[in-house]
Amino acid sequence: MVVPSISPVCNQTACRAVGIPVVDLSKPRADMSRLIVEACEVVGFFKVINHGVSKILIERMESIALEFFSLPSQEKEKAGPPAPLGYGVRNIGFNGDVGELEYLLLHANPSSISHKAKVISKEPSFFSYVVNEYVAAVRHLSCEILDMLAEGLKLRDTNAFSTLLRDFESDSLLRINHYPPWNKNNNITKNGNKCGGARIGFGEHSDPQIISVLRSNDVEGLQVLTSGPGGDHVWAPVAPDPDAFFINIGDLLQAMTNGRLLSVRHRAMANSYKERQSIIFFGAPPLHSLISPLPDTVSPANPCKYNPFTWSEYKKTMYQLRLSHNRLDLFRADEPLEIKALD
Ligand SMILES: C=C1C[C@]23C[C@@]1(O)CC[C@H]2[C@@]12CC[C@H](O)[C@@](C)(C(=O)O1)[C@H]2[C@@H]3C(=O)O
Ligand SMILES: O=C(O)CCC(=O)C(=O)O
Ligand SMILES: [Fe+2]
Repeated sequence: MVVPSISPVCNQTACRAVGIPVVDLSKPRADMSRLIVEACEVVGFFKVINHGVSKILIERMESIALEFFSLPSQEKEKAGPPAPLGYGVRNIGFNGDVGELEYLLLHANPSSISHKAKVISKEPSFFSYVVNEYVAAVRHLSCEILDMLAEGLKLRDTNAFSTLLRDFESDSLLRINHYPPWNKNNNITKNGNKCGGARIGFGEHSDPQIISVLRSNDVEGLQVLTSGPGGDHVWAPVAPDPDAFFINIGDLLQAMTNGRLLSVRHRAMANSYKERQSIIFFGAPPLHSLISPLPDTVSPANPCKYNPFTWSEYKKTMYQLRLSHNRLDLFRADEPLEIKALD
C-alpha cells in the first residue's frame, strides 16, 4: 500500500521528486498500522486516502476560508493580530520570520471558534457550525491514526497519544494559510516551470505538536525534507491532492517515542500562478501535560533521549525561537538546555 506518488521534478539541486508513502484507510487495520509506523520512522510524513471525511464538509470549509480571505483587510483584522492566534499577513511568530502568505490561526476548541465567528463572519452560526464540524472530523481522523500508530509500535496503552487530543483541555489549533498567486509580471521562467523560483510561502520548520493533518486545494507548494540515498538532504515536492489528507509527525510525538518517529521538516513555496489554500489541524495535548519518552520506547539499548517537559514549557521556548530552529534538541537528555540557542 505504500505507493510512490510522482511529483513534478523541481529545477533545483536540493529539490527532487521522491515517493511519498500513501496509506489507504479502507485496508485491513494491521496492514495500515505497519505502514503508518514505517512512514513515520522513515519520512515522518504520509498521505491518507479513503479517509471517510465528508466531501461536502471539506468543500464548505474550503469555501468559508476563501470567503474570509476575500474580505477587505479591515474585516479580516477583526480576528485580531496573531498574538499568537488571529489574522496575520507575512509575519510569522514573534521573531522576525516572514513568508508570502496571509493566515488565520484559531484555537480548535468549539467555544473559542464560536466566539471568533461572531467577530469575523457575517453568518457566525454557519461559520462556527462548519469549522467545528471540520475540527471534529479531523480530530477523529488524527485519533484513529494515532491509535493505529500506537498499535503498530506495540505500546501497552494503544490510546496513549489519542487521549491527549481527546482531552477537553486539548490545546489543538486550526490554521488556514492563503498564499497569493505568483505575480505574472515577475515570471521566473518562460516554459511554465513553476518550481524554478524560490518564493518562500512558509519557511522551513517542524511542527511542534503531536500530529498535523493538512488538506490543500489543488495547488502545489508543500515540500518535505527527506534523506537522499547518500544521506544528503533533499526537498521533496508533495503533489497536491484535494481529496486526500497529508499527515506529519510533530516534535511531541518524536519525544514521546524516544526519537523513533520523525518530526519532519517541511516548508511551503509560493511560486504558483494560482492561489494556494491549506488548512491544517495541529493536534496538541493540554498545556499542563507532561511529555517524556513512553516507558515502552526506552530500553538499555535505547536510553531515554529527552528530558521531561510540559507542553506549556515547550510552547514558551518555541515562541522565543525562529521558525527554523530545531527546538526539540534543547530538550535532549544528553545536552543541557542552553539559552544561547535562543539567539
Ligand atoms: C516562529 C514561530 C511561528 C510558530 C511559533 C514559532 O515561534 C515557532 C513554531 C511556529 C509554528 C509552526 C507550526 C504551526 O504553524 C504553528 C502555529 C505552531 O504551533 O508552531 C507555528 C507558530 C505560529 O505561527 O505562531
Ligand atoms: O501551508 C502549507 O502547505 C504548510 C504550512 C505549514 O507547514 C504550517 O502552517 O505549519
Ligand atoms: Fe508546518
